[in-house]
Amino acid sequence: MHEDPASILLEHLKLVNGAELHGCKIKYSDSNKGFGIFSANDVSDGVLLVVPLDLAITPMRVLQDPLLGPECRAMFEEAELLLGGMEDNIRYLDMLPTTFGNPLWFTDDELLELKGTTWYRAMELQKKSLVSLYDDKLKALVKKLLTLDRDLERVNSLFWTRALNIPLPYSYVFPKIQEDSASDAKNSVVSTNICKEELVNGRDESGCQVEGVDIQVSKVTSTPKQNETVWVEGLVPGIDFCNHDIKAAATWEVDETGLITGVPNSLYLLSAGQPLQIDAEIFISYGSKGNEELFGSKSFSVFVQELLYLHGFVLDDNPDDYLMVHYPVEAIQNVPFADSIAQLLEAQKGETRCLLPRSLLDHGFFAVGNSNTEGGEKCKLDHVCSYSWSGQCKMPSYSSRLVFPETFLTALRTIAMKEDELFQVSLLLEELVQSREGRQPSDSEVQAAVWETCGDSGALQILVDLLNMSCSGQTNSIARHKSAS
Ligand SMILES: C[S@@+](CC[C@H](N)C(=O)[O-])C[C@H]1O[C@@H](n2cnc3c(N)ncnc32)[C@H](O)[C@@H]1O
Repeated sequence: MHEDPASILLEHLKLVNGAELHGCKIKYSDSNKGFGIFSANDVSDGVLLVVPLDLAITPMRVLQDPLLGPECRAMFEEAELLLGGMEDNIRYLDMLPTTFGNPLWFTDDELLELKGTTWYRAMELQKKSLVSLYDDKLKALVKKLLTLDRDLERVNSLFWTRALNIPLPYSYVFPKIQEDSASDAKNSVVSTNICKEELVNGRDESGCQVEGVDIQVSKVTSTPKQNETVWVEGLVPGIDFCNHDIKAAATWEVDETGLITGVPNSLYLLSAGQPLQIDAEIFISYGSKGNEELFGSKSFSVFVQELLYLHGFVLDDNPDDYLMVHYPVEAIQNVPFADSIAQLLEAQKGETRCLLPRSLLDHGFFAVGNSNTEGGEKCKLDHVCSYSWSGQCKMPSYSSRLVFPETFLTALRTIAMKEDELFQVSLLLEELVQSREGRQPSDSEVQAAVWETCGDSGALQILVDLLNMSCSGQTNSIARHKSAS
């Protein structure tokens, strides 16, 4: 393409846009990471790179573009997100990767390995969503701008692998002079609100969808005030060449006044404190992200962004890795007495999946010592709620140390039930109902009857099978493949 892409980019950033490289350079890192930012010389104030915010490609910037603005504004009014490329930035966009490691770019063989997993479904949804976004909203505009095959996928991947969520000063987003023209955009273009939710259904009750599958521009219900910060997602050329590491040596910040960098309204890369070795790569942190795709849900109360799905790479020994252990709901239809099992599951509010920090499983099924992790605490609390049906059955000593949440074990116990156990549980429950004139058992009473009848052995056996599948499973093999390539 170009003889020396890094120096052409630098020239572009410096000459055309006024970026300042103080103590760093952009250089090819390796075939995995592509380009990266490297330390070039000592800087006393720790400021390594300064990029004027005007250079950032944000929704606001697209709206202000004379060529694209009017058409894009119409789309924003319909609350759709768009990444546009302004004339000035065409050169910069040309320098960016043309292929990615995220699932949109998996080969057919890699995809085949994923078939049947939630990953596969996520990917299908994402592709479908991109196609309908294109057909419904972008076709006309894209024809003007994008000419190459797979450009839309590239634009999508470029944005989501490189965008920063930037805390911009209100005065910068809505400068006085443009107050009027910005006011109508103000309520529709402020932050892109993305969350990922249950994939099994594709959409949860709140209407959220998987990241990259459905990108929503959240309407701001209250207008931001003069002294408030407005979070805007955007590409910041230069800073977006920083690769990720959990031990990041640098962070980035906004300098509104110019007191730190000499450039008002700029974004700068700041050394995190320790001296940087000359020629060492300078990493930032993309946040606490696990390797694999995860689906947060209300019940897990977490929304985790993962590296492979979003950024197309994985880290060895990633301390932020979570593991989703999931008994596929479809498989319940194949267990004997599926209808009764399904009824019992509902009656106990059993969960057929759970999300655990991977490190929690370092010592097998049991937490070590007084685990302070969220998962450990949660499972302890859950177990305290368990009790014996007859008062004669003692909770096994391991119960409080199991790392799995009780709602999940409840589901597995139920799924593992055999015919005689089902019969025994229904006898216990019938007795209970009769003894109190027809009042139906509560969920914890059903749980107790199931636990007392079946114990944990069936549930633990299913767990072993699920974990074996998960560890030797399809997503992992893809992750390993990506890590090795
Ligand atoms: C913000 S860009 C960083 C610049 C990029 N390396 C380039 O050549 O343009 C993010 C992308 O860099 C790559 N990347 C970042 N950190 C990485 C890491 N620790 N290991 C492998 N690839 C990484 C991934 O492809 C990711 O999607």
